[in-house]
Amino acid sequence: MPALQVRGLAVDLGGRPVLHDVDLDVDVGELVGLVGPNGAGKTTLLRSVLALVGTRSGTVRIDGEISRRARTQVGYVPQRHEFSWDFPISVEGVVLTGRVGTIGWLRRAGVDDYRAVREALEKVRMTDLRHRPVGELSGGQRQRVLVARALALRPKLLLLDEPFTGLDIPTQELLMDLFLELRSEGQALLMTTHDLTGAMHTCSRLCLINRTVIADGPPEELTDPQVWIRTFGFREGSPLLTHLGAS
Ligand SMILES: Nc1ncnc2c1ncn2[C@@H]1O[C@H](COP(=O)(O)OP(=O)(O)OP(=O)(O)O)[C@@H](O)[C@H]1O
Repeated sequence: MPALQVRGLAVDLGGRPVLHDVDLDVDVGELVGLVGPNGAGKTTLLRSVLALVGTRSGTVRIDGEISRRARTQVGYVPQRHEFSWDFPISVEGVVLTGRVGTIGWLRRAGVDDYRAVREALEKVRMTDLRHRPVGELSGGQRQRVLVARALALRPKLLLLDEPFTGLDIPTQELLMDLFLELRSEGQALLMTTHDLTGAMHTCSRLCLINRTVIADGPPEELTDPQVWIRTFGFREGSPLLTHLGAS
């Protein structure tokens, strides 16, 4: 069983179809890049995996289990601006909130919860800053806190929504090294990104999406310009196609 299996997924929002006939697998140890233009339905697909939106048809399974019963198996890293950074809470406190799904609201955090938090902070190399209020962190540090919060759940699948947006190149590289390290340890990762060049270089597979999956394969095999044109609406002969190795 793959870590994530999506079959025949269709989602309507506000009475309009947003996704249809989506099939997608993410295996253990894979970093899959979900790429497509604005409004393609990438975030909606992530929200479907988290069972946060209703589906018209199709199935989403996490490690073989229907997604709404497997919420605690999925770590979600939202876009940075979706988090309230002015809340007076430390790095460690934010990461501990990642355990709420397993602790429950009424029980106190236990030894295993604090161990999971410590391990997650070590993984993203934020142990030294664990007592720092999150409002005092840089953009790159904030992104690492959100990754640690998701990892504290020890998830089967990690979902990342545009993790590189607004970060400088060295910080992007640091995060990408972290994702590659997680992948080599057997973590399954699904990441949306608008950084096509970065995705081509680092993802094991790319899923090109525009309301449905247009193409899915290792980056080096996505050489047909038509799939890029159909996904992004690039014009024929666009230098971007040459840049992507698909001219
Ligand atoms: N709550 C909603 N109600 C109605 N339509 C919605 C809702 N949320 C999103 N949509 C529509 O669904 C479509 C897909 O949106 P989505 O945010 O999934 O795209 P995206 O690929 O993540 O885009 P971006 O790259 O801009 O983040 C868009 O046309 C959007 O307007």
